[in-house]
Amino acid sequence: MSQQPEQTASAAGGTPAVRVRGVAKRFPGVVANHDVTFDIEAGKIHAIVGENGAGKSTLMKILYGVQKADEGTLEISGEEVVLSSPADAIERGVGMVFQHFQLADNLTVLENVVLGAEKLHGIGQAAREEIRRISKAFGFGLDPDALVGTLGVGARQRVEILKVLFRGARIVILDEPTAVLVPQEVDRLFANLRELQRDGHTIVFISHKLDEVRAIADTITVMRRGTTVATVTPGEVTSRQLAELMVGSELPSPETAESTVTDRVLLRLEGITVDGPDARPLLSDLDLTVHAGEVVGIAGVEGNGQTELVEVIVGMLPAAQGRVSLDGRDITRLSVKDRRGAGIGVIPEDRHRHGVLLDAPLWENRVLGHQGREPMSKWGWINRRAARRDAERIVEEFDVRTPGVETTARALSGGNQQKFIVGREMSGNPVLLVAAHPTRGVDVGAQAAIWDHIRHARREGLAVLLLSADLDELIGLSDTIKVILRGRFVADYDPRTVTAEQLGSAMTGAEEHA
Ligand SMILES: Nc1ncnc2c1ncn2[C@@H]1O[C@H](COP(=O)(O)OP(=O)(O)OP(=O)(O)O)[C@@H](O)[C@H]1O
Repeated sequence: MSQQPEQTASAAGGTPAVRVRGVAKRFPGVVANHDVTFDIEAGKIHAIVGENGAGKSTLMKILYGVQKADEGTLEISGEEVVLSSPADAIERGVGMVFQHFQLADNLTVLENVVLGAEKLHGIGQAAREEIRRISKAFGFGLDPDALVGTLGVGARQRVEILKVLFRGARIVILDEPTAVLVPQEVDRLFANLRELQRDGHTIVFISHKLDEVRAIADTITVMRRGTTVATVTPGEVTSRQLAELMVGSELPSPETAESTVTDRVLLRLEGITVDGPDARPLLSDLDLTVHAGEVVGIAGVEGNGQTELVEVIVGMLPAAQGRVSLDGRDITRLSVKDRRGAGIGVIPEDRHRHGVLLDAPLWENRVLGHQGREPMSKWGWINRRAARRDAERIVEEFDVRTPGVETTARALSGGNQQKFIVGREMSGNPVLLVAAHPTRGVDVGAQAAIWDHIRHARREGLAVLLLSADLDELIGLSDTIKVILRGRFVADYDPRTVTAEQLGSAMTGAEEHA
């Protein structure tokens, strides 16, 4: 195990694809990167791991010209560069695929890929041929004329990768590429990445899934508190040792949970149907019960009705038919606010849209969605002191890494924002917690903490509806798992016996019934 990253490159010889020396980046009150020194060998798959807020995204943004380093140097293929924009990075052969896809559904693969790069190939036959060539060379299986809106998550991601290859990227950076994929798609992505590698591309990717990292990466760089602390090969470390390098101490062992399911039904959906823009309903005749002390997990490929399911429960989307009851009370016609008041807590899927006000300080975010509830407010007035105090409690209890509660949400890393929302939604004694991807983008330490909080909630007699793309998380936390496909529940599984592969098959419709 090398604590001095320089050794990796010299041992391998050759000019590294990327050489980072002494890079530092500061934001007001925060050192996001300091003394970052490591090499990315050409033609290798190189993973970057680290806790939330360790500085991974900042470093990748520096490599892609989105952020500029305050100190240090960057070399690409042996040449020192200063990247002032993504266009600069692309010119140097560096491409980046973000976690949130930036594709237009109503355009074709060809149009999406060419958009903004028309100068390179035009938008005609030559571009179509080039896309076919790239798609074939790396096993992407993409039809240039397919409408992006008709593609699944895995295929969309391949369009994003194709986009950067089309622009000539030889170094491809991926930000948590597997977070949204089912296991079968992860396998396919890895096969694609290996093809890219065979062709001489260098792949750099951030991930929180340490088993996957060990399966695919040639080299792993660990970041901790803004700096690179080790560069290792998968053979040298177990996932646990890797996690311990990330946090700098030993991790507690996960506990196994006894069943706490009671007879009391806290959430009941009866015949819920939500109409879609075309003839096909978004949700179709859904029945669901969640008891006090029970975690019901929902597995599904993104876009099969999960978002609508959450929205119908929290009151953001009206059902065309059917009934929603909370603890025996019909809440179908209640507003979002009244449903919150009745005891629904929500960890939203899209935290930027529904979870946080990015430019507001954390203490104001503490009040968000909880206005009108004590102790934060009394007789319509926001009690700032109480909000600050409670925000501080959440920061402490949920280990949110921030200089303080006056800091804006924007200045927190993604995982730390998520921890703050989880803390907020667990406050105020909800009877039902709807958790959509509660640990998406959070590191292993924070993940373990959030899992503990969900288990604790369950022990306390809450009903928990858990939606997650992380099948191990669903299996580890749920009392029962339902698979949603095209707006219907198509199978129920016992998490004690089901495998991630079985769930994956049911989710893609390969196996419609359990
Ligand atoms: N634009 C910004 N303004 C202020 N602070 C920032 C900004 N971007 C990042 N930071 C801070 O820099 C530190 C590193 O954040 P970064 O997003 O790089 O971490 P990360 O390792 O990618 O985390 P995660 O796994 O949670 O995405 C964090 O403390 C974060 O709060």
